[in-house]
Amino acid sequence: MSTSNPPFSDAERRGLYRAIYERRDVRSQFLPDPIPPEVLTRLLEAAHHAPSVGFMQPWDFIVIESRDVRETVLAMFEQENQKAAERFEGERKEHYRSLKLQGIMESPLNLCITCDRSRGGPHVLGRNSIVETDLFSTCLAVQNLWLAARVEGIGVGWVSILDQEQLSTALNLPEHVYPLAYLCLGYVSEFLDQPELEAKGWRSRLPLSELVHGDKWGQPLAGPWFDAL
Ligand SMILES: Cc1cc2c(cc1C)N(C[C@H](O)[C@H](O)[C@H](O)COP(=O)(O)O)c1[nH]c(=O)[nH]c(=O)c1N2
Repeated sequence: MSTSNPPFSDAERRGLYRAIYERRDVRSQFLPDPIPPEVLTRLLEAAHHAPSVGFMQPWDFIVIESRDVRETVLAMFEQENQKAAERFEGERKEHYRSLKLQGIMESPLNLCITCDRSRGGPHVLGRNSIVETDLFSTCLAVQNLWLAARVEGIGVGWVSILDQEQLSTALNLPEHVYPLAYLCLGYVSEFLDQPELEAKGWRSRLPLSELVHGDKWGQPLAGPWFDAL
């Protein structure tokens, strides 16, 4: 271990796990207070320090304040959300319709994190066999930002009920740039104790013990590993 990087203290370690467990997807609790530029810079730096295939760093960050752009995106959401509701029937459909699934106008800032699929040229180290690794890398940037936002007291909501092509057009993206994550950001009145979808009875967290397999899919995990779960 490098002497310039001492081990994490217990408090620091607890802080990281706390951020992981208490991070929430936020859409209903946004406050209008603006995010100071230095705070946004910290969030973007956190995102920019995510791992990326071949150190490709395929992300760009589109900081959206304009009400016009946000209204356009909201209209796109409404259209797609209508279609999504049609996938369900009866009570489930009514339940779906009752869920709030975006905070585009209430949040003071929207952020689109994109993936430039051509960055680094045609041969990116590590991306030869699995071409989607640029997208995976960009997801990690999103998660870094999400966790950093949590410790800053800022909520983040991911809105994916959007048509990718319409979104690309609205944001003037070049052909080779993919709009990976459309996010709503802002300080919040509260962070819920559990996912909003769980609190509203849509779906619960699965038990970890059902998701861990030994050696091959479907094989139970043996011995102390299993007991510890
Ligand atoms: C790729 C992706 C896409 C979306 C989401 C997440 C991710 C990872 N989530 C948030 C999602 O519902 C939420 O993460 C889970 O319900 C778990 O809640 P917590 O994030 O733990 O609060 C989300 N939420 C929402 O209200 N509208 C949406 O369109 C989406 N889309």
